[in-house]
Amino acid sequence: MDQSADRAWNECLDIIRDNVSRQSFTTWFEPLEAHSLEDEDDLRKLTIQLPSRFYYEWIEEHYFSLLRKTVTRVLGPHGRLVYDVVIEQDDPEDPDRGASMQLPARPADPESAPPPNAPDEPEAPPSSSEASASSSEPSAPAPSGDEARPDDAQAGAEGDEKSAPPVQNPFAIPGLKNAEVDNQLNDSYTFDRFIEGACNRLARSAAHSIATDPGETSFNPFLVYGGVGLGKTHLIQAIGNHVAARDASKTVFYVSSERFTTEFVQSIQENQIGEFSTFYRQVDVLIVDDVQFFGGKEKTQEEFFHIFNALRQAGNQIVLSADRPPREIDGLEERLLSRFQWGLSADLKPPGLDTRISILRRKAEDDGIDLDDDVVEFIAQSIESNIRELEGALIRLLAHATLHQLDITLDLAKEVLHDLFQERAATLTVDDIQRIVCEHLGISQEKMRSKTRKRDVTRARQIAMYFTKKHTQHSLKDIGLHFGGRDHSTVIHANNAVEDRMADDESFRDTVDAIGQKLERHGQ
Ligand SMILES: Nc1ncnc2c1ncn2[C@@H]1O[C@H](COP(=O)(O)OP(=O)(O)OP(=O)(O)O)[C@@H](O)[C@H]1O
Repeated sequence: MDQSADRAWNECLDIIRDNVSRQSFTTWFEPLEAHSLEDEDDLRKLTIQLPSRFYYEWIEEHYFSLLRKTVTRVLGPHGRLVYDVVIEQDDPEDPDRGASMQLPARPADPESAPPPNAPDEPEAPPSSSEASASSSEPSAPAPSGDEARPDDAQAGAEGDEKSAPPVQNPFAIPGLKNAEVDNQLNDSYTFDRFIEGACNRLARSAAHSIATDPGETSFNPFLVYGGVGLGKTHLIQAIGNHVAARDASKTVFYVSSERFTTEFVQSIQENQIGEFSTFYRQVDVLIVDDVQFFGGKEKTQEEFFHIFNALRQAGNQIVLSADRPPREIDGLEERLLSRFQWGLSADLKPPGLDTRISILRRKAEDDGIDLDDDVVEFIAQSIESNIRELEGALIRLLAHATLHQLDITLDLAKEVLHDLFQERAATLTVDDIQRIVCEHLGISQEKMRSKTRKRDVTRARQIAMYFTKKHTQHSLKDIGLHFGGRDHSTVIHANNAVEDRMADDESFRDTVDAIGQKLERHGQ
């Protein structure tokens, strides 16, 4: 073993650990080992071993820029990462089977300076990664894309390039026409890959009409809202991909509200606000993700308000997403809120079992994996309210099977998901659950733990017990003690009462789902 390689790779791992979710780290990075560290010409080459092509493709697709920045930080500007990929023994198609191959990581993208801090905009630039990169102190590489989110627990669907920090304002390139700008869409987010179910039917069908006739329907703006990982980004990007594929003359542009804000701040600092406004006013289909981040950012809202009006007047299509209904977005100006409500707002609900099964089957099919029905059903039954997590579980299972060269069986699925749930359970405490349930239902934690049997308090207590049983490892007896010294039969009763009422009462189910989503955001 090459000790210098080991040391360098361990340093890389320390940085990576801080920039990806725990689950991603355990799945994709922890098992990797360094092979060698060599100086060649001007380069310092760190070779790491990857267990399969599948690993190589996944890592390259999802963590390319994170790895590049990490290696540059550890080895300096001449550092390069090389992958030593073990070719699967049992792939008869592969002429190199049983061997290993060396692949350099992709060449680096040109970097440009990050935006300095905004002196006169009240809100801080949203990307902490940029702030740290602009410091002269050595700093961790920029967490980017989904990895930047602390609540991102999936091992599968994250992409560190999805919303990478802006390297250059597209509008600031002299002579560049909107049509020549990269539309920032992920081309795998298509209607074809978006599985339809009762949970998303209205939103999907409206999205499809808009994609066929952008700007021509009464759904303008079109706002899709819903909880974490339910397909908002996928659906709004599917509109963009559909338009772009049908009519190359149309400018489609996807931007997250965070990136819009950063570029707005940057354009003020660089005296390019005119170019910024002109660019956005000429987009035929403007797609803005996660508009809840506009909340409290007055200047950005004002700029977006004017862009919105100009686009709407010109008959251009505006597509938005948010993690909650627009009226629940804090700090949104009334005039912008009313505009967000002009067209159609459609929500995405957590998918039912059949839809979850269809999604898993489709993902497995796309990856060329043949999965037994019992495995698919087991995963679909275990993960109820977040499609990203559903995908993450599947990917984790595939990665585990590849790494240890095992067949994918029901037992293996149980083992891998058990680990996953244990990791998650470790992050949510009874106190977290009680607090989140109480906040959502507007009662105090003292009341929840008290002896009172008032109906609203009893209901909140039962919901909190239900989630405590679901998300933690506490025994029934232990859970009862956390709720004012009740016994285990009360916990069983609470759990059954919640399940029964969820089956009969749609509005109660929506409340429990909404709390479940909040817990997921916290627990990831
Ligand atoms: N109906 C669906 N059919 C197939 N895949 C889906 C569907 N809905 C979501 N997905 C997949 O689930 C993952 C998460 O979806 P997406 O990122 O669009 O969720 P989101 O609601 O935007 O999440 P967030 O709230 O974190 O922004 C993606 O990989 C997406 O392709």
